[in-house]
Amino acid sequence: MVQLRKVHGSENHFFLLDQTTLAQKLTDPELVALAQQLTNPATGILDGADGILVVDDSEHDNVLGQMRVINADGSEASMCGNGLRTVSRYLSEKYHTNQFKVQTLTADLQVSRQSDLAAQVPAFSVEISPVRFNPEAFPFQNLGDGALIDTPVPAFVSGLNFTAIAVPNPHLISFVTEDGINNDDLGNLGTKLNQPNEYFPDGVNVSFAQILGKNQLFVRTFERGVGFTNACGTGMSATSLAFAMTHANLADFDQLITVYNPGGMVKTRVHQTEDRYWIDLIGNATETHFIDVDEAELHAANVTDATTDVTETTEEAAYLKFVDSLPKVSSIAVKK
Ligand SMILES: N[C@@H](CCC[C@H](N)C(=O)O)C(=O)O
Repeated sequence: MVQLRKVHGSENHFFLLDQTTLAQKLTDPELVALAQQLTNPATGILDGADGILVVDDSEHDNVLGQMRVINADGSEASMCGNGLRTVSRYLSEKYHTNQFKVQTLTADLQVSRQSDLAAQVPAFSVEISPVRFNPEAFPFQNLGDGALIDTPVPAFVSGLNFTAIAVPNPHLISFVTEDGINNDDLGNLGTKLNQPNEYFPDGVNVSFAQILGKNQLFVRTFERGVGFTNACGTGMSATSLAFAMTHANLADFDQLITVYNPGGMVKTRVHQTEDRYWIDLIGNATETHFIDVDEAELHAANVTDATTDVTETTEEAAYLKFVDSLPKVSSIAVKK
């Protein structure tokens, strides 16, 4: 028997698999098949998830472990902010340390345990970087000659300005009114840019943000490889950077920004030095279920109610109590 965990950051749900606990690690095709089977509510368990987080050892010096992110559709993401918080918690408890680095696809990132957000709501801060604006980093095309920053793109949505930031996974951001958060524009644009299209050949995560006040945002994201999500950590981080870059009177570098999302709330802090930007993403790292399963079922992508033994923790009730204590800033319902 091996143990999977169901985890979430701001209700952005994942299954966490530690390859080091297996007799034989899953191959890449097996990971793709497992992500597609397990995260699909119709074929998997526990209402599915937005992806799987694959933990492994790192061969890099001074790095505690490695995280890979497989989206629900089987595509691999270079980064996942909400997922990295839960992987940080897992590694922190496995190795009994509170501050360390985690290897991701393109960078070794600094993470640290923070004060709990509330009773039984553990929190971690994770570094979101490297930050890129050049079209090759996404890639994107047919959107002018260089970076896309606070620019009208009528072909996307008329009347809105867009900013493209890779952190390093690709994000497209627009600041909108409350109606813009609620209407069909985000779903339509996210769907269009994540099918074969002339702008983002590898797809893009699309976030619409409503400015609530000084250093305060509400962010809703349509994720590449997933669709609407309760929260996207890298999306909220990229949006916070776009906020500080394009609304200097309303957002501060190096200060905490509160980012509400359909699944709860995180804090971000955006930094700029002469040669780089980076963002701290701070939020919950919640473990909702432990799932015992035979290793053979993982290799066969056959993780079902019949092949698993599931134990629920008490952390979701604690998290929902924490969310209940937050100001109600949006009517967008949490996706189950
Ligand atoms: N939800 C994640 C981002 C996951 C990856 C994304 N779908 C992509 O393909 O880039 C987050 O919390 O950052």
